[in-house]
Amino acid sequence: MWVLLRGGYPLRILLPLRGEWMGRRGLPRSLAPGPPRRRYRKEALPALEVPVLPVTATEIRQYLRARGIPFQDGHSCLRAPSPFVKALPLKDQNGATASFSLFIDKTTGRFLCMTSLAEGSWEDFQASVEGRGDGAREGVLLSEAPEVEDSEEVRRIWDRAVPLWELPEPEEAQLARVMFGLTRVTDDTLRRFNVRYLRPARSLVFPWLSPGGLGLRGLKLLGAEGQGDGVHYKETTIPRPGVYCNLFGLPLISRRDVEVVLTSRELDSLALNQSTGLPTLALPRGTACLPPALLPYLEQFRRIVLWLGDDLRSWEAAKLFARKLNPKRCSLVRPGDRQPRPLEALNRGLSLSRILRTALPAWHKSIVSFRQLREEVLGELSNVEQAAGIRWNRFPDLNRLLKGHRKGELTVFTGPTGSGKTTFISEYALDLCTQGVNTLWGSFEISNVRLARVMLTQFAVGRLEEQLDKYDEWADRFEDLPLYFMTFHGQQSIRTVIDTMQHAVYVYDICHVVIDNLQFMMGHEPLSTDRIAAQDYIVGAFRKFATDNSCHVTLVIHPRKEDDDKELQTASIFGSAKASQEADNVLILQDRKLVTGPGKRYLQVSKNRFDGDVGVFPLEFNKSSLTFSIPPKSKARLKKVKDDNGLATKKPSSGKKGAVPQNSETCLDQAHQPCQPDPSKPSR
Ligand SMILES: Nc1ncnc2c1ncn2[C@@H]1O[C@H](COP(=O)(O)OP(=O)(O)OP(=O)(O)O)[C@@H](O)[C@H]1O
Repeated sequence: MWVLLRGGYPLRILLPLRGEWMGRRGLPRSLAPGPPRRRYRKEALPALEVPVLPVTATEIRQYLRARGIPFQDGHSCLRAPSPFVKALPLKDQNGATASFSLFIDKTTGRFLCMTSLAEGSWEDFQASVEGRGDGAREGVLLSEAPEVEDSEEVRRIWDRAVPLWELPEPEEAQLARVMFGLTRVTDDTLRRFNVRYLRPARSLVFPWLSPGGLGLRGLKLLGAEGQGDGVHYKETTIPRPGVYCNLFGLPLISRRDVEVVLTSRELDSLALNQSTGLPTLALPRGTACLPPALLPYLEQFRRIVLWLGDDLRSWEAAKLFARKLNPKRCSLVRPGDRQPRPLEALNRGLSLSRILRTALPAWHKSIVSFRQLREEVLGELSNVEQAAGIRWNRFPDLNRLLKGHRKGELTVFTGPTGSGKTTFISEYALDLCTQGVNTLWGSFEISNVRLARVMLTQFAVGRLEEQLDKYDEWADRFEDLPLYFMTFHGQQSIRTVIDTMQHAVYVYDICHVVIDNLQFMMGHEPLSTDRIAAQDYIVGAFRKFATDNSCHVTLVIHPRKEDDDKELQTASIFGSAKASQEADNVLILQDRKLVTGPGKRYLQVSKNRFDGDVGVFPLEFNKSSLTFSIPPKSKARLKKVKDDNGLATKKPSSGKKGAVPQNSETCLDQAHQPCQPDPSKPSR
């Protein structure tokens, strides 16, 4: 579901339609892939493993030189002749750019051959060059076709979809245009971009075409539904979001194009291209991420304008993506009242070319004047709510105190041993992750399997042990969360951990890293001033990482040993005062009851750099769902949380539209019934 929430649409996404005709992925049953199928995936959880010594651009260059492979230095990649194209000799020294079809990512060493579409790691490339590649491995590298089951489904949907102007009823076509805001987009534009309409699902269909525009690799369906005064949009991709890597509009790009405008939605690209004539591309997952696998396709452009949307989140994303693309060639369109997203600009009769001319260079030196900052400050002042960050769905009291979760901050979290720190922080991070915050977990104490089990229980708001038949449904949806785990366990060096975090920010656009806990980076030194200095160094490294990468870091730190009957304070955090000084927020899980309020624990916000509000609120632990947000007997509250998370379900037995969730009231009762997943949700 995460991709839907982060699709860059200004409105909240609807729960899936619940009509009888909806199947998995929200597609009509006649088009859905039939009975639920399981796909074998090597890693059930996206785990992050980076080589102990990540390759550097210098090493890649040295290797290529040593092997006599010619190369060109690009914006984010090196370009070389491809060893995967048999017809072209490796040592084609005449430098013809067309033959340099291999792109090697300068940051990760991953490669992509544009001709054969072979791709792989730096080690794979070296093995191929040195003739060490075994046939089977090479077969894997060269397999470009999507899995058969998907390609059949893609073809079936595509064949059923029709161009808008071929709809038999003009009223239906007009209604679709109004729903998608396409009244000013011409048939010619829709034809050029190959956009179709799927009548049974009332969705636009955007194709993912292979380079060259011949094969069909996937689809994105965009459904729209009126609600109140607005329209709610819902995206579904095939294949699933994690592997949907379409740069929509690519077949229309010519080799000679040197400038492009990147948008976060296909509809924006249509509007832009129609009114400016400029080449435009839409990112596959909106403002959520820019997968490095797409960078080779953007290498040819000397100038890239990012016009991602009309809110602060889009602006933040544009700045992050520009770093990856090389800021020196990027300009950014700042969101503003007179600078809405492209489709809206077109519909409001604004000049899109004029807005593009206002784009600001992404690159500036380390010293800036207020002149360069004034627009940013204005942006924050006029969007106070967005500047306060993402609000928790499950913890309204945290919103009251902290206002939200902001990028680039460091949160230090402490509490007595065994008080439930990991359990709480897991739910706190999960809440944000379900709202599209790309999250990386470093759990050094408990294994990823145990952690994921806790999170899955919290996600399902109930125990799954007794209803294992529901496991796959929940696990499928959990798997689509933008959630990654470091594979470390036990003591690790801070350098390795920071390198892994850096890699994850680049590859997965991580915006929140949780480290549980700092003590695992301190080695086994005895308690001494050295140990305190080591902790200060580590806290400083996380602080710097958060700031440099615009990434929130939540760091769990054990408290120093104190009297059991004393409450913890900021000064109780182990080490010197550095941790609390460097932190933007300090949260303490107090292992005692508040005089007023339920529960046996409370959470204290004892530092809040954003606006200074500090305070406490009670936490009531629910043993069956392992949550702190849902008091054991508060049915009304539970229902609200589940609804907010889009977890409301229909009674399997009732078969009626909009049936009341079966377990919203029973999943936390004494019988510990697990919750029912929503069968009509897109679940991969
Ligand atoms: N408020 C609570 N009441 C009772 N049990 C709890 C509570 N919070 C967590 N637990 C349970 O206590 C156990 C330990 O919780 P958890 O690992 O979250 O604590 P911790 O503070 O992170 O521990 P450590 O200090 O070892 O890192 C878990 O089994 C968890 O389900």
